[in-house]
Amino acid sequence: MASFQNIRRLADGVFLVAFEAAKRSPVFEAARSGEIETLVSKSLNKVLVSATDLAGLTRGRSREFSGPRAKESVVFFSDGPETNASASGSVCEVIPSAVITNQGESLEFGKELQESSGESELQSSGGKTEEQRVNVGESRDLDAVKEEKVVTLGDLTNDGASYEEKDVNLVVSAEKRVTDGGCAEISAGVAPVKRRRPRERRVPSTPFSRALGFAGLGAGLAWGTLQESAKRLVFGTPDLEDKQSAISPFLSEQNAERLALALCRMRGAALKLGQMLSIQDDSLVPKPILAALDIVRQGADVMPRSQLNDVLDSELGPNWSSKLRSFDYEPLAAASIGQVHRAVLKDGLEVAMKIQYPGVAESIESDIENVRRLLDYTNLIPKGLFLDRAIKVAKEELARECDYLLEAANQKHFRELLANSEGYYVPMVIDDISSKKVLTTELVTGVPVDKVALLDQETRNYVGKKLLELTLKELFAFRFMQTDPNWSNFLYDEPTKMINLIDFGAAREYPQNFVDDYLRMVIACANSDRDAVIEMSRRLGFLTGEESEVMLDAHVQAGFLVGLPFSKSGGYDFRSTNITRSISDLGVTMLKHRLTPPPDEVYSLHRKLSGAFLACIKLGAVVPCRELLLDVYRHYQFSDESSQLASSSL
Ligand SMILES: Nc1ncnc2c1ncn2[C@@H]1O[C@H](COP(=O)(O)OP(=O)(O)OP(=O)(O)O)[C@@H](O)[C@H]1O
Repeated sequence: MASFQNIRRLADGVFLVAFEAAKRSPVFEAARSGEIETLVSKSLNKVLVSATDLAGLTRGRSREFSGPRAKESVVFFSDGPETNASASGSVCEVIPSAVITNQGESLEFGKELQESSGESELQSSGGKTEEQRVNVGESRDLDAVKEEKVVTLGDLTNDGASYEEKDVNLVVSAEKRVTDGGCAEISAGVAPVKRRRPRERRVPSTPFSRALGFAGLGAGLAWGTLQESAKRLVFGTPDLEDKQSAISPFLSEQNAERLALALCRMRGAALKLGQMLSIQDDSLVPKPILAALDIVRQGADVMPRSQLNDVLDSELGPNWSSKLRSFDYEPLAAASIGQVHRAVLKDGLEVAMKIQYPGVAESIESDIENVRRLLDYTNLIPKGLFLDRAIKVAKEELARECDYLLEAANQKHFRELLANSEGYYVPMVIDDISSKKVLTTELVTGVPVDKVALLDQETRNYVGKKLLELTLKELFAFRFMQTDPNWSNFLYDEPTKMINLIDFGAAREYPQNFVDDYLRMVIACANSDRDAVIEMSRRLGFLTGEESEVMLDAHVQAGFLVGLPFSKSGGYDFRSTNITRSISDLGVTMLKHRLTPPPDEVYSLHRKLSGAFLACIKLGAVVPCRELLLDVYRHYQFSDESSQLASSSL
């Protein structure tokens, strides 16, 4: 019965999304004013392709290839008169694409990933010459490689799922270490990870095509739920470890993958939300969704060359290539709101050019509303999250992230702030090849945090310590914080022991009085001081003062749990407890009894703080948290006299 209710709810959701899309669409406006022919000829094809594609009802193949995929990707520009690579094609030389690393994964575009033991590399995403890149598979500087094998969804689920098995392009990857003698061995007990080969697809760039994408996704999810419900009727509910998945046929593995692939195609705000969720642990997000979001975290689909050139031409002018020696059309990474390409400046400096997908900045509002509608109708979000406030904050943050000029300013500011801090490096911004939708920065090397987890304990402890130290510094020393804890925003460069920092789109300042009280609260949590936690929580706006004892207890316990790593000197072992799981258990009570949403500053701050903790947990690091906090505290200047409040208890 519950299954049928879920299906009905989904069907309602799909209808609503489609209805909204129709209401807002300029194309339908045109139709209303009589331009039916234009409507049909211009839209029908795209509509059908997008909707069925996103619904997972048609084959997930690239639709924009005009012929066989070109293998050439690096375009060299002449030093002579200004050239325009996109329009005139005045290209000096074209070389075949090398194996390109993308956030630690080796991707050879236009070719299926094969059994590739040793070919793929935990090599960083930057800083190599062309010759070096070609040889990237041979280098072993991080003593670890990945083994990848193409599999179909059927292989993975082993249930003969009908969902376009061969076209999903997922590969299973098992972590593999190189032993001292140079022989590789697969780590025992490492669960296979689904990987996805990027597809080249146009970004749906008009509000109509985007809204339609969501409607298509809704239809696909409804279909998936129907299939799962039917399966459960016949074979019974599977005995699943994950409680939520056992209850809801919506949370099937197929639906989760459908969601992930649609987000990769849509890109923009919806994908960003998915990426944010993907770094949570399974105590907060149902397991199948988390597994699918892990695919999302690996990167989006790739926009085709024509769409890319349109953005470059309109943002930098048709002569943009005159400032470059070369430009690599194969992206280094396809992120949520932009695609990153390697290029070389005239003076030989290697740079990363982040190029924003067209239409995503303009569609933040509608994308998030569409996601909200899907969430509402699938009933996935528990009541009490004060979603409206969270959504308002997310919209504002995303709008800021789409302004690359703002990101450039943030990056330069961080570069100054961290200039004298050992162990961190912020790449330079290249102003004259940057604009609101193109950001060019110095290319840096390193492996993301989740890959550092494969390195030795000493390195993991070091990186964990540096990450936490940076987080505390940002909040309590700079009062200016990069609030996106995505693991690939911290690239650890083993030879120099540097953490290269990228992605400053989400950065914000915190007011002095907020930071004063927040520091007092952290210290109260570290010292398990109940009264001070409650007092500071009221001052910060977490509590109204009218809360029930149950709520106060849950709130204080959650605070103590967060304070646990800071409670004792001598290093906290993040392998010892699962803080996030314990907090999420308390969260259930807090959701029920919470009287007020958290203050606006807190959404991004807590995302960053929990990201830092999750990174340390992922690394299994032992970090001297209390010492780091005390060091920050010793140097802290409170703006008012009540600083004694905290200092007395230290
Ligand atoms: N300066 C750089 N040097 C090396 N690699 C870079 C650089 N800038 C970006 N990259 C690569 O591109 C990826 C995406 O870049 P970035 O995080 O800035 O984009 P984004 O749109 O903000 O992404 P996200 O979706 O992660 O928020 C990075 O994870 C990294 O692999």
